[in-house]
Amino acid sequence: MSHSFSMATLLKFEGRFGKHLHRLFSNIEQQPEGQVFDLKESVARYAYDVISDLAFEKDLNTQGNPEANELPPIPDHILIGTMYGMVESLLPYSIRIGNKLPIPSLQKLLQSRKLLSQKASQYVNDAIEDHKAGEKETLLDNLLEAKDPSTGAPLTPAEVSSEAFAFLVAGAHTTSATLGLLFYHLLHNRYAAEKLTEELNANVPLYNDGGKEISYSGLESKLPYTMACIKESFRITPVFTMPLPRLVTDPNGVDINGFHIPQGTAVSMISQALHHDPQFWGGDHDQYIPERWLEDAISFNEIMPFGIGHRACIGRNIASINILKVLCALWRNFEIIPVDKYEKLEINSLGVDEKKGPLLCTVRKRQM
Ligand code: HEM
Repeated sequence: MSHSFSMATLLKFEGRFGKHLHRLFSNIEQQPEGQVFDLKESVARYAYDVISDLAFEKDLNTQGNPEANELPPIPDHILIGTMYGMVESLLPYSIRIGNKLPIPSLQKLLQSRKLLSQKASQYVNDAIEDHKAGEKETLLDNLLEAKDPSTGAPLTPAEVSSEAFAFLVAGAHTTSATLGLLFYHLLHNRYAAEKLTEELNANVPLYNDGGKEISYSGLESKLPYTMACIKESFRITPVFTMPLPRLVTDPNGVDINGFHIPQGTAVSMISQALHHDPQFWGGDHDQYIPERWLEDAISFNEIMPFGIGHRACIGRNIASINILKVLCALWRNFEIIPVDKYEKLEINSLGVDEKKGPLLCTVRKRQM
């Protein structure tokens, strides 16, 4: 299935990203000058719409109706998964017991999780009805056409539904939380903001100048400073901060840093610790400095916002396309002004981290 997530496959349906990006752009363009709005909420709606479109072929358009449409409770879903996952050996029991515990907040979480998964399987059933054999134009088409490599059997509707649901849960909140934090850093680091503006002005056309659809191909290599801004945001505030356990399978165990770890042990590395190791990043590891990626030619493999190895994030290319396209479209076309330019960053950590509270801004359209 991983070929469905390759850059080449994803770029074939780049128009799907473009449709939702255009709505994000228009919503922000329509903000009257000086009107305060929450940029974090705007990008969250974009991320939810684009990921659910990719996963279920459903245009939920939460961007189109911000008043009436509540964003679905994906963070609740992640929180409950993290709580249960903390003691994974107790999983079958904790689910059974959890369902019976008379704790209103837990029951509310479980209820919202149930509603979300019911909706997801409804969307998938609709898409299965509309799917034409051989069609491979979307992620869901690819799932419906996928075959088990050993048996040649297709995925069952329940398996398709659970995969598509996993894309939504794993993809929407991670993307929006990453974008929220990226914009926070840029809006609170004047030097980085100025250099980013310079690079984008020189390389990306304004929407008005015929650049409505920013094509992803070739964009990364034209924008080294922009890429450094994104990498530095991933480094300083990775959103996926849960431990990512791996089991030692070698019968002889492994030796890591002078410690012997026997077979059967679960070993975890937490991205936050790796990304803030002062021995590697230096005493200024808690400062947002995109230059460190350029001056020291550090490889992106030194950090692990998407995990590492066989179980690393399958949606990494989708995230990369979304983040770069959103940043280019908004930063190039609007001067974004934070309401509180001295706001201290606080993080909400519910398994997937995000900026606490809104990111209140005003915008002014750039003319050149
Ligand atoms: C900035 C956005 C994202 C971040 C930071 C992120 C991060 C991660 C991380 C750290 C993991 C665990 C990897 C490991 O265990 O080593 C993961 C797994 C996963 N991600 Fe993402 N992700 C993002 C976006 C997406 C998107 C857009 C999708 C799909 C549409 C997606 C789908 C998945 C799936 C299905 C898994 C489970 C893979 C497995 O267990 O084999 N992610 N992600």
